[in-house]
Amino acid sequence: MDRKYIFDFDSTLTRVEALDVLAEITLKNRPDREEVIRKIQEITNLGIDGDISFTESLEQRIKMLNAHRDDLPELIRQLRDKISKSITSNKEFFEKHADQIYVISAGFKEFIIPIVSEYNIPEERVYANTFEFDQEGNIIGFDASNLLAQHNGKIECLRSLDLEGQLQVIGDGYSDYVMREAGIAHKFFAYTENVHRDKAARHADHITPNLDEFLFINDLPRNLSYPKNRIKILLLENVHPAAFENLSEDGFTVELISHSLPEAELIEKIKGVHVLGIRSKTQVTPKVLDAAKKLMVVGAFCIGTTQIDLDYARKKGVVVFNAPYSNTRSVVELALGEIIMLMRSVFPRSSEIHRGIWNKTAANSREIRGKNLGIVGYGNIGKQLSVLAEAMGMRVYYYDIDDKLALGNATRCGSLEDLLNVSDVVSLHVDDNPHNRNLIGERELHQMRKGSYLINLSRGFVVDIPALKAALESGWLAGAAVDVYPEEPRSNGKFETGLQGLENLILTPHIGGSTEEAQRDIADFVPNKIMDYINSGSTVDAVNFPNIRLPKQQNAHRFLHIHENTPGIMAHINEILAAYDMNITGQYLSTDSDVGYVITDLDKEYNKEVVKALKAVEHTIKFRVLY
Ligand SMILES: NC(=O)C1=CN([C@@H]2O[C@H](COP(=O)(O)OP(=O)(O)OC[C@H]3O[C@@H](n4cnc5c(N)ncnc54)[C@H](O)[C@@H]3O)[C@@H](O)[C@H]2O)C=CC1
Ligand SMILES: O=C(O)C(=O)COP(=O)(O)O
Repeated sequence: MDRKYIFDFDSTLTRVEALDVLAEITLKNRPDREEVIRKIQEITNLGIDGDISFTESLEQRIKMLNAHRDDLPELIRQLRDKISKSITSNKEFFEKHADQIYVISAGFKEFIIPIVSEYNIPEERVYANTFEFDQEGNIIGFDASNLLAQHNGKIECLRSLDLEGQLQVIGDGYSDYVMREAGIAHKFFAYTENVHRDKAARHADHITPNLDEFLFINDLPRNLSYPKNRIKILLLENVHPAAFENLSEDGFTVELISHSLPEAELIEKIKGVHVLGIRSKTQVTPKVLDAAKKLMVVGAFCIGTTQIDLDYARKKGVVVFNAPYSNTRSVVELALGEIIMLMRSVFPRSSEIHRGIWNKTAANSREIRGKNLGIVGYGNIGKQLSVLAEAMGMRVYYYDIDDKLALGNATRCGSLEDLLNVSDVVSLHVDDNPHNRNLIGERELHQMRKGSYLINLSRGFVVDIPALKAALESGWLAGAAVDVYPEEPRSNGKFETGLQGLENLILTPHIGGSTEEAQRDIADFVPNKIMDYINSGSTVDAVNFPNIRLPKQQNAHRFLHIHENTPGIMAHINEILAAYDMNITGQYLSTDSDVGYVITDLDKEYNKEVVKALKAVEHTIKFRVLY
């Protein structure tokens, strides 16, 4: 179809309004600069939204600008650095469709022409105003006879061009939309990459958050296979706002929900979602994964991942990432603090004084120095606790089902019972494997020393709660700290546990990893993994998927093929690539027992039918093309 593309300039091709930039330059040394610039911006917006006559807006602004011909080179230099991001990255479109592209702008040719000529748009297809100068070169006005200096001048300008074919207008303002309203243009795309103007967006045939989306809708040459704004990310459970910022900044469409969703609601919500972000509460079950037809990645913004059916996700081609170290230190610091609080009976003394009782006593108050700390689970958290506790003078014992190197002077115990027998404080840091259910029950509690303490910052199901309650009530344990519970609520509010009201028992609402530092770190770590996977296919550090670190593809298309790992499938894929005479520049493969992940980089020119053929390969789970 013969089409013509009519672009606005300010805030569409560039990120800014050029006259605002000019004001910054010319008013540099004026004390009332901020005030004048604010006024100019106000007038600009009134003009763009059609709230005052455009000629009036132009006149007022030029007067306030106080500009000179010699300011223009600096303006052009600055505008060059302020081309819209997705315009810069899609130069190819401007090269291949040069003959169909026009600029109609109420800005000025003096700065538009030099900028757009670099995008193959010649002077004769730029329709804009021109400045008037006095003899000294001061800008004193504009050519008022130009159609574009008049209210709704774009309508008359486009009409007078008498262009053939379908006319598509791309702009951020209502003054661009009017060409469509007047029936001269056929489509109006509200361009919101730099500014979202409600009045324009409300009337648009399409809202296009960047040029990628516009090119995608029109099936035009583009730099990105799939516009990122079409990738929907759902972040649950109050993940740190920086995660939202990181992902939105990269162009994705992100929705935040502060709590976790129950299965039925998640099944509904996940249907159009490509990336799901959760913390420890949200259960990603097979039913959820079956409903998640578009899901590519789950990001666990925490350490634990058993809330996700990892095997099922893998079989569905859904890659899972977590943040294995971001909150380690936070948990360790809380454990250490609690050891001290428990051994000094700080909480009973504190609640007494809150009730008006002064009870200065050394009874049941001991230093941690020289006491035996038993760590169950000598992983990242357990080891870090080992180092810090030892630095504070504790004697560290540990028990792990795997062979683990003892750090510092820590002593390895051959069995859980040995560890429980020897410890003054036992701190649990096993992983969230379901086999650890009731790891500490009545028997184990009685294997602990009388008068010792228990800390559980791992998972609620690891400790038998009624047995713990009994051990505290009978005085067998002198105290405990519990951060995690077999059943935890989905959002903040009411909560009950059988442990409430017991003496020398610290209860916290699963906040071991909830520090600003940890959450901030997670908000960088997990989004980076997600973006790496979506943007390049890399699965480094995925917890349920063959790990591949991929080089950046340069000037190539990348085929990402996830398949069931059955004999002969790679041969089949390569037969197809050979049959279509593909020029392969790189191929990477990683497999595990049931899933294979093969990435093929290709020269850009190829027969697009090959994509259909690859998708049709038996045992294919997911396939996508990336460029
Ligand atoms: N309270 C909170 O907010 C947080 C809780 N966590 C919990 O802490 C757990 C531990 O975290 P990391 O140290 O990073 O995990 P990790 O995987 O590095 O270490 C866990 C260790 O426990 C060992 N282990 C597992 N089962 C065992 C058993 N039955 N007996 C003895 N050792 C056993 C494993 O071999 C491993 O060495 C997480 O899985 C998570 O459940 C993690 C972060 C925050
Ligand atoms: O990291 C973990 O596994 C935790 O238990 C912390 O979970 P959260 O992010 O607080 O829901």
